[in-house]
Amino acid sequence: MMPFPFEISATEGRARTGVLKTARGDIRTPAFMPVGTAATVKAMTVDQVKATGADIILGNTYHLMLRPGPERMERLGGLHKFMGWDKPILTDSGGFQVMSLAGISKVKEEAVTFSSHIDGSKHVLTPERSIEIQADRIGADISMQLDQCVSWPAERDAAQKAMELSIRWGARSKARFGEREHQALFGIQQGSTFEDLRRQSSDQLQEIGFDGYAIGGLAVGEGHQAMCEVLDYAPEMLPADRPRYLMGVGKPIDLVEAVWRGVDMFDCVLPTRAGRHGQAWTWDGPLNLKNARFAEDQNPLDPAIDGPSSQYSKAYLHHLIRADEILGKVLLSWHNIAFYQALTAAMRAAISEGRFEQFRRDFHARHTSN
Ligand SMILES: CN(C)CCSCc1cc(N)cc2c(=O)[nH]c(N)nc12
Repeated sequence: MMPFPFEISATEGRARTGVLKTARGDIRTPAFMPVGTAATVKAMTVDQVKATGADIILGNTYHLMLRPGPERMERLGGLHKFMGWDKPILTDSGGFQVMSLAGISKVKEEAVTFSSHIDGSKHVLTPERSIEIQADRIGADISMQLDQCVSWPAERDAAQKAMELSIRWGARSKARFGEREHQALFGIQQGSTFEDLRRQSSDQLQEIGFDGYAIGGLAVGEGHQAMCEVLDYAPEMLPADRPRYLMGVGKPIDLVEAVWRGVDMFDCVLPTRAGRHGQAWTWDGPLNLKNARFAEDQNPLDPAIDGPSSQYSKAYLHHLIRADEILGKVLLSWHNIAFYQALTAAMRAAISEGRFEQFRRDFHARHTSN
């Protein structure tokens, strides 16, 4: 029995728009999920995140298991109560962050062992422990299977071994998760840039059976073109009636091209991370507000974007970023998340009205990387 109905309301070519109905609220797709790694979307309050229109945010098992710790999180009532976010939360399973953040780590059939990047303490993560942390201690609405993502470029043999291990871990994740009425578990497709490996991964994930399916192993340095070449086939290897989540993606142009190819959900640290460093995303492309050309530019950042953060003058934002003021990080993070929500809302409307192809052409024409 599927806990979360996914209702597709319109399609245009391979693009879809719909609603994923969860116990804590509806997720309008295509959806962008702001990243709340350590129980906070960095530099933003939950009210600001909600004001942008975000229906769901992301958490990270790796960070939360190190601090405040899974059992403490449960004693504090779970992540929703802890951070005051009452809408859906998706958590990543931790393996990806172990490989990208932890100290010494070892991947074995049974488990991933690693030392904390915070204090060097030793930790063990099995598929079962990851699911226990996500679904039972944190209380995620959507949990991710534990997987192994190879870096790019990958040798075929390494990609095949990681994909096959991810399938076995997916089965163990599913066995530990069981059948739940108000929580969902997503599988993760691997296989790097090898079409036959991605096909094997997709077929075996569907035999196990998940509530949604992620496309993993991309946004690992392959670049936009190579990512699109994989997306020319990978999304449609996954069930059409379940959500497809492209992990760790991406720039605005990546979202447009991935939606065009059938992806429904996204997460990326870019809007908040770039915002903290002075980069603002607008319909005309990214602006580096540190640039001296903005020192006396009294125009608002992007009047087309709802919300207070987008109405401040570029001159003021330039000053705040140059002065390394906290408010600069707050306002640009807020604006960028608002822009990503405006972008996904515009794509949902375009697909509903059968004009997404034109939207895509206009976006490419206008959104130049200046
Ligand atoms: C904050 N976010 C970047 C964290 C969630 S997305 C992390 C993430 C990013 C990318 N690019 C690939 C993978 C992948 O293949 N598997 C998993 N489990 N996570 C991944």
